[in-house]
Amino acid sequence: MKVKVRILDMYSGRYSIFINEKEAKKAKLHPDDLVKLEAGKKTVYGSVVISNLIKEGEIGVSKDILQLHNFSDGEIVTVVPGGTPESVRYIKKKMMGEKLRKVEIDAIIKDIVDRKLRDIEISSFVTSLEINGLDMDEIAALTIAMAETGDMLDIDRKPIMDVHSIGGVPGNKTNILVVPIVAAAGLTIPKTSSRAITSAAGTADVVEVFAEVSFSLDEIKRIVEKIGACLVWGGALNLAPADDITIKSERALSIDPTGLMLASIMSKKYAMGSQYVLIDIPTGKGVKVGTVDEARSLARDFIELGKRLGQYVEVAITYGGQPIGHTVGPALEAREALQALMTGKGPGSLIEKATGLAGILLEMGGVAPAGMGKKMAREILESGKAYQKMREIIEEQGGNPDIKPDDILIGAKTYTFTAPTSGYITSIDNKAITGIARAAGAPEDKGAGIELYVKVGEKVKEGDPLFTIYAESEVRLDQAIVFARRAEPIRIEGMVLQRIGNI
Ligand SMILES: O=P(O)(O)OC[C@H]1O[C@H](OP(=O)(O)O)[C@H](O)[C@@H]1O
Ligand SMILES: Nc1ccnc(=O)[nH]1
Repeated sequence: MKVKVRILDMYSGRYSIFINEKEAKKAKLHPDDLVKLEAGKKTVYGSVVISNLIKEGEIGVSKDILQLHNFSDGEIVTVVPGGTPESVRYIKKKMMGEKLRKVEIDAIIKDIVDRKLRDIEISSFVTSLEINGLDMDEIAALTIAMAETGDMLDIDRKPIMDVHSIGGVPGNKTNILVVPIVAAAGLTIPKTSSRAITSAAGTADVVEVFAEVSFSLDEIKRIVEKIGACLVWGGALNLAPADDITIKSERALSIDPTGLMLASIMSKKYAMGSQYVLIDIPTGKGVKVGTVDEARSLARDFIELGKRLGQYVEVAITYGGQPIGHTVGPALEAREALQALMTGKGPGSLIEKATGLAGILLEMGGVAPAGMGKKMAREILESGKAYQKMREIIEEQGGNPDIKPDDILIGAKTYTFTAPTSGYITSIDNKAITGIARAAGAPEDKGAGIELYVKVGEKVKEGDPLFTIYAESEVRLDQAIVFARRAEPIRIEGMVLQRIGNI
């Protein structure tokens, strides 16, 4: 079918092709069918939306499609049914629990990147990985396929260090301190981050509060070769492009299948050319990894995968039993991270974790003697050298290097929960904290989130403030309050936990 293109001034978050009802009937096309647009040598895939707002002889393309190819209004293109990609059969193999061959994994990832697979098929693939998992051969094939379907960066400044958390713990702004500490020591660390997957703020969401995070590979190469570091969003680059597409499904389902997580992280590290990689595995109740034994098993997988990719990997198993620092949510976390960099001081959990991870990287990079890395990292932080490096990163990434924590806007709608009884804080529920912050609007609403006034082990009196919810609208604040009342994220107990009698 040859038709004229009409550019529609709209984004739908999907690759939609709008077709007139009569045209669709003639072409035997139905809603959500896959279609292929052919314009010269360029082929683009999209999903059918039937609409009589579009005339016969035309098709409407949303601005999402223009991200794939810059069609011009009035251009003549050919539309043909896209059929069902062979990779759908391979997804069903994994749904049945079968092992996938490399060629099948390559086909799935290529069809994801070429947008030949629709949201429903991608979500089915992600769900099948959650249920049936992947072995190391499949994970290695997936990692390389994800990296090689995108661009690869070649940075001259060697050695190239990298750090990445598997995430899952609220308030994990740690690497926003680690990166400038390591770079201030003269090492090269081109950090890529994803946006939130299961948390209320991914590192890319937090950094975006005070700097740009979307850059081309050439821009990143320029920044990193100039100042030795960056803090950017992996999804903006054509780095492992399948990663950000599958993350959208993970975020919707709030899951992060282990095999896909390994490939998601290491494909970005591989594409960046990172030679020495430190992986942070937060461990504890309410995060992705519950026990140290599980963490050690996952650590072995990361190290094995690194060997297959030619990368040296070390793993830090870190405490993840409660939020890191006192803030959860992009703007609140940005404030806390900036304050810690400016003063060298901050919540013990944040400073301890950041200097611990940075210290390991300084030792891996050969600039600190064995066992002295953490001390060196703390000196770099407390001396202000890390803050100076962060100013360089912010400036090179288009932000205001003079930004102060109070310049960062946070939600104006607030509500504070207080202690219903006196006692000791015996637990803070990570998942509940994340749920409250997301109900308040994070990470999409940058100013939404939570500020904690207590941590596990501290003593409170009845009426003491426990946490404040921040939101950018009354509606979101009310939703978060209802969620918090139901979830009761903070447990307060006395020394007498229970009284048992007459049983
Ligand atoms: O906590 P959730 O959202 O599941 O995981 C996603 C977060 O974990 C990683 O953190 P970092 O970039 O290494 O600091 C990702 O980049 C992302 O920010
Ligand atoms: N699945 C993932 C978890 C954390 N970071 C990533 O980039 N991907």
